Amino acid sequence: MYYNGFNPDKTFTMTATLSRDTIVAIATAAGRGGVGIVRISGDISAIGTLMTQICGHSLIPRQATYGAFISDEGNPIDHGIAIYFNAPHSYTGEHVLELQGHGGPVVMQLLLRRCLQVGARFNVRMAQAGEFTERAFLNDKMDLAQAEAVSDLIEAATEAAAKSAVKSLSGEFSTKIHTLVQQVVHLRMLVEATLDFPEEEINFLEKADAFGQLERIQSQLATVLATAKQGALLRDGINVVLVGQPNVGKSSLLNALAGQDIAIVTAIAGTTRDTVTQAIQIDGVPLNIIDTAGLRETDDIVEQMGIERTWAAISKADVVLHLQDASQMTDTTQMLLSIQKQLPKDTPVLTLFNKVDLMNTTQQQLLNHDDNHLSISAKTGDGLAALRERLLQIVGFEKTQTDTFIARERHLDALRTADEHLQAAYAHALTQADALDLFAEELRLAQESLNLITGAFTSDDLLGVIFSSFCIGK
Ligand SMILES: Nc1nc2c(c(=O)[nH]1)N(C=O)[C@@H](CNc1ccc(C(=O)N[C@@H](CCC(=O)O)C(=O)O)cc1)CN2
Ligand SMILES: Nc1nc2c(ncn2[C@@H]2O[C@H](COP(=O)(O)OP(=O)(O)OP(=O)(O)O)[C@@H](O)[C@H]2O)c(=O)[nH]1
Ligand SMILES: [Mg+2]
Repeated sequence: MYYNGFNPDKTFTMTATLSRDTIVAIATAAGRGGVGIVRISGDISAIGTLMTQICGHSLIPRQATYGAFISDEGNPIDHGIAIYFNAPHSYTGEHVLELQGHGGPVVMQLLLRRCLQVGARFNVRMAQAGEFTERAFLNDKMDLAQAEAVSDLIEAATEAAAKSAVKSLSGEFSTKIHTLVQQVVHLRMLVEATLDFPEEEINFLEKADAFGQLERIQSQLATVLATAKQGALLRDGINVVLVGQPNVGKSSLLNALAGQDIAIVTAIAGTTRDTVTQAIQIDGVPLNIIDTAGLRETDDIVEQMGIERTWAAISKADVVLHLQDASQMTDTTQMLLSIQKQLPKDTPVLTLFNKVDLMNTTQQQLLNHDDNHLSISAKTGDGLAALRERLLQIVGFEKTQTDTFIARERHLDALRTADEHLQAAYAHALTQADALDLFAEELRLAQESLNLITGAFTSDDLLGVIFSSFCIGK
């Protein structure tokens, strides 16, 4: 029972609109494969006609049927499996027809064209990126965090990332958000009820244990945010840029970390010109290791262009590894300052003393060793395990937290904003015990922010941004 027609679930109206066109796309990856699928979703009249025209007969829902896919001239384009999913029992929640043929690009194009041709009088059109999944979302087959997880699963760069994407796809992340929202709603209800009876306002906070409730929500939100941060690391990975003077061993380190001979290594200073990027993983966290041209003054035009690329890479770094040749130490203070200038404020820079294999133990002990300095040998592999550990530590990845769900920067923003509103609510309650309407408003804003994650409220703009990054056919 809500007071005054207050309905906590309807803080907003849904503005997203559902296109009713019937859409078609090749659902499988471009190129050659054993099987390729053309998928159609939409209106029953269009789908029904496609079935009879292309398969030659109508299909029993959800039953795989083998047969010819027939061209307009009555010849088989391919022999394959057709499946009809009747609405709402399909991926999109609409009527869906799948033509599963042989996975060649030409066969797939022919099938696609045939669908467009038969579907022309029903305005069947090519699907846009992510449009099948967008429909699944708009038809309440999944919420927004789950829809995003579909794309994150497909894009996953590591096994750990895929595992956590499946968790989000199954709704684990969404459930956590729902639990938080429910608790905020509960507290809002109590407050809104009290607002109707001003004489009780003063005692409300104590009676309802508002502070206790708020604290419990805040602590749960902190846990969800911490897990989401891990999930975002698994999804987005980190760009690690190797910089330093020529010949200090950047390319050697890239090769050592990749475990492959990827970049050219020579004793000639100025070997690397183009930036060389290699994807690796450390404990499931995807990393892009970016090897760059050594920084120095040079008249060589090609090398100068390479160095420009180094600066461009530095500006995109999440972590900078600054290498020095420990056996031939030079002053790099000036260079480090320029690098720092190029970096966003708190981008970590770790200095690596390379080639320690060329030094005796006493010399090695003289090297600075703190959180920002490590000794390594790209040649012998010495210190690389410590480097890997340190990299994970720098980006805040906790190996022990293996059971995380995948998340995006967008989700982290929403969680942080919700947290800020809860904090503001707390502050209002502390300072002005009689200003419950401000307290209530902050709770409403916290809920609004949490709702952005699951898409309980979404704008067309946000959906456009999210689904346009999907691949066509998804
Ligand atoms: N051939 C094929 N494989 C695929 C997909 C697809 O669309 N086609 N998927 C596309 O991403 C994924 C699977 N996702 C799917 C999700 C729901 C339904 C579905 O039919 N749902 C119905 C019935 C559910 C049930 O029987 O329990 C429903 O929700 O009502 C199908 C596929 C991966 N594999
Ligand atoms: N002894 C020893 N030699 C190393 C080590 N790392 C690199 N070298 C050698 O140092 C030289 C330069 O290595 P590179 O990896 O090409 O250096 P770089 O920093 O990529 O150089 P540029 O591409 O010119 O900027 C090569 O002869 C490597 O074999 C190391 O840890 N120990
Ligand atoms: Mg190099």
